[in-house]
Amino acid sequence: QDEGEQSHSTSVAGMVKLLEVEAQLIDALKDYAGELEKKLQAVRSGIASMRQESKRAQDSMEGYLSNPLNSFKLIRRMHRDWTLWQIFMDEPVGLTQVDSVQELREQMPTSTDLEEAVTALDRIQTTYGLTMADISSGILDGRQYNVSLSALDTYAMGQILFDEGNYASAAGWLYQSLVWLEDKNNRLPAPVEVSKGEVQAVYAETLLKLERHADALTVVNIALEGDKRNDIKMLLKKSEIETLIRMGPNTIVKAPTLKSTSTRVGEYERGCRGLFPSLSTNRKLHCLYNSSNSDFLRLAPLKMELVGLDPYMVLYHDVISASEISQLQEMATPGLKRATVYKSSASKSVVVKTRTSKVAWFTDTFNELTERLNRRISDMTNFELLGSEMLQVMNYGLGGHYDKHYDFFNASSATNLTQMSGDRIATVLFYLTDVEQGGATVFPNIQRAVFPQRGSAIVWYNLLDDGETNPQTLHAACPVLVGSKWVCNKWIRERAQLFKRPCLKRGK
Ligand SMILES: O=C(O)CCC(=O)C(=O)O
Ligand SMILES: [Fe+2]
Repeated sequence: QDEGEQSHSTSVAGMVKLLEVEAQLIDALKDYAGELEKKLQAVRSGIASMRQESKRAQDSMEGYLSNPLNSFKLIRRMHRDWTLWQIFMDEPVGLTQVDSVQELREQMPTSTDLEEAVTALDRIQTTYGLTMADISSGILDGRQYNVSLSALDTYAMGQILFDEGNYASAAGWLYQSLVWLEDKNNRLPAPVEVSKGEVQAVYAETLLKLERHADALTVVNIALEGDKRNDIKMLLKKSEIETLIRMGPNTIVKAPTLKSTSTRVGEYERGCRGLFPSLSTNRKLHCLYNSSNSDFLRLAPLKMELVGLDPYMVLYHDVISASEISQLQEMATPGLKRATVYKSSASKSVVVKTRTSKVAWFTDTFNELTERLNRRISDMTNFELLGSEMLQVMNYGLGGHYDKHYDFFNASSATNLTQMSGDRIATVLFYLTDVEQGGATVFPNIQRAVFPQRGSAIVWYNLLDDGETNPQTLHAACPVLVGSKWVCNKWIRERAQLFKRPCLKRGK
């Protein structure tokens, strides 16, 4: 129903279903092969016995036909048997299996899913500054994995990025496709095969969009020596490019829109790549046991690390247990839905490209675990949770990220929602998993990056002491490079803190 609920690539846990569907598809194809084999068997054994008889006849045709029994059999065979053979040949094979595949279609990814997956891989490539060649051969940020992309994979990247107008990236993937197709060991099964000429045509078109006319001409010339020898479209393309080149660069009216493949490395990318100064080297900050926030903590102090003072930010270690984590994941998995972002102009939350993950929400009283976690959050933060938002359990998917944002609402668009409970005074973010590569929470304005560590939690204040929003809290979830990132967060609202932080004064 809702577009966001399917959205296969936006949660690793959600994609597990796809593997099950794929196994069913392979079973259907295997049954299809069985049906084909049965028919082929019947045909081959038919041929064998017919050949035997026809050989005998051909040795001495007249002698054969002078026997009435042979003549009778020939007439009968040709009239009856061959009618039946023709019907048999005409009968379609494996229609049941074709139907099974059709039935599975509704559980299969759509073109939107593929576009999202392409966008995600492109995001990984640009954020971490990886080369297409490395990614294609399974090297992700310096680590070799036992997987590589085929020419079909890289061609799909190129085609879809081309359609989206991202020519610089498209060119890189299309070039890689041609490298792959050059390799004779990379044979593709006939129905999905892609010809070199087809890729060359798209590649030449991409180079033209990038105004690399001479390169485009080279590609067209190579294509004309290969499978596109007599292709009229390719011949026309050649003369078109030659004209472009002859007219020279000054006749190109529009300024080159060359976007370099290596996008500018901003603070956000630096943070994602782990290039911010590490927390431990900052001498002013320190680790301590927090045993003062509440009576509970006096008995069971938590390991707390001060990360920053503006905004005030602390990192708790080992603050949620392995069994609590697996219970949260079990609770969340069946109900994961595409995460949304509150859009003030629409006064509602909507699915956006800038936040790709799936989430499940739990009320404070959902069960004993949510009650326990909420008590712990109160102990950690010394905040009252009345009127705060529900616990969110989130799982990120392929290249899953949450672009730079603030957790507080835009003060100018105060809605009923914000007015009732106030703004989001603080955020508590539990990391439920380690993430093999990528997936940091980055605060680009203060050069802080927190890499997920299973069992830890980060807490920061979104608002200043006087209740004003703090622009230094700008943050983002970097794309997950490798791993299944699970987090649990709590957005704490301000209103109930009246007696916890009585010094708040709203200057508005
Ligand atoms: O997952 C993360 O690292 C950050 C999530 C976040 O910023 C949010 O949910 O508001
Ligand atoms: Fe956030």
